[in-house]
Amino acid sequence: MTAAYVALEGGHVLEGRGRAPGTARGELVFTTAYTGYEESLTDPSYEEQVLTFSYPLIGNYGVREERFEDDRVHPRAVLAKELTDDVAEWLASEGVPAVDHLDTRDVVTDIRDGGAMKCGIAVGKDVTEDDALEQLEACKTMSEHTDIGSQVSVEEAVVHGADNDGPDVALVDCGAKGSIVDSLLARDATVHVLPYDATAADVEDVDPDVLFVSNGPGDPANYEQAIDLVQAFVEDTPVAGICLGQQIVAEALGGTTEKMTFGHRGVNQPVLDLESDQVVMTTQNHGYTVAEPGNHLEVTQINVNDETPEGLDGDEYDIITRQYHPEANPGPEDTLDFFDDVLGMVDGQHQPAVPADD
Ligand SMILES: NC(=O)CC[C@H](N)C(=O)O
Repeated sequence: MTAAYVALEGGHVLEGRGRAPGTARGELVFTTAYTGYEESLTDPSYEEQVLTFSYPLIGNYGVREERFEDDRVHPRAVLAKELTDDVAEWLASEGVPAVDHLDTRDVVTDIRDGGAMKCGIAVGKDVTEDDALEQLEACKTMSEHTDIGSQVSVEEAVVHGADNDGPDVALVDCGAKGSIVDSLLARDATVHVLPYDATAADVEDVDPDVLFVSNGPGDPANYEQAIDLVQAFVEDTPVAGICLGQQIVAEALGGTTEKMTFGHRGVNQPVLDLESDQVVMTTQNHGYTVAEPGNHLEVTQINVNDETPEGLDGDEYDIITRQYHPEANPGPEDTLDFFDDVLGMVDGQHQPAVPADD
């Protein structure tokens, strides 16, 4: 059997079964998603993280490229109770170490108690505990990955749906999931995907109807260029954001973000819309949250479990952002109308948010 060690912050080392060889390090997080492992494993927001699946069997319906969110696996390593051969072979072919036969109930409890933490992984015939501890030693925090956008963004602008008749959307690619682009194309938009460090001049070249900031990995405070872009365009151009995008928009308008203890990762996070008083089920993957929304933004949706902001709307400018993933891959489709609302801003359909009653 291939040896496999997982060294947790604090020095405790777990032993499991090696399913894909290699060494790796990253921030240890968990997802409670019981389906959608292909989408999670190809979600760029997991860059520099080690993903633990709390659901005990991962891979039971195979691996199909049509469900990928990007062209590669993003977590640095994968932990599970049981991985099928299909998934283990896929991870091995991508050079991503994988460990199973772990008691993931313990791993998840450790993360819940201690928060998302650094970890080191070593998997292979001749590896030792020390190899995993060495990886742990070299592990950085997410905030220390100051240019993480460069690892997941397009290098050059790319246009999708050039012949579409709908609005022109400038999508600032901080690690965009493919289904965000697909959701906009399905509504006849032309999507101009721009690098995470695009300048105001790059956006002016597109002359977009909507400036849309994508999801992405790491600390929102490290995306200074995207924050500058929102500040430069928000007065004249409708602005939208998903996940990291919501955090960036809040920072741009004088708000603040903070690290959560272990974040929200799963496919059944309940969100309450404060205006309609309705709850929707959402897919989520984030470790930071908006603490203060900033000027001209109202919190219009909150997480039912912990009341963190899930949706922000502009009270003066046309702005709609969501902390969860309305594109719903994987996950319930309760919130796909977000994309209609975003494109509706172009026709002046956005209703300025009114402050919620306290
Ligand atoms: N999915 C995302 O966009 C994640 C946003 C950010 N990296 C966070 O962890 O909160």
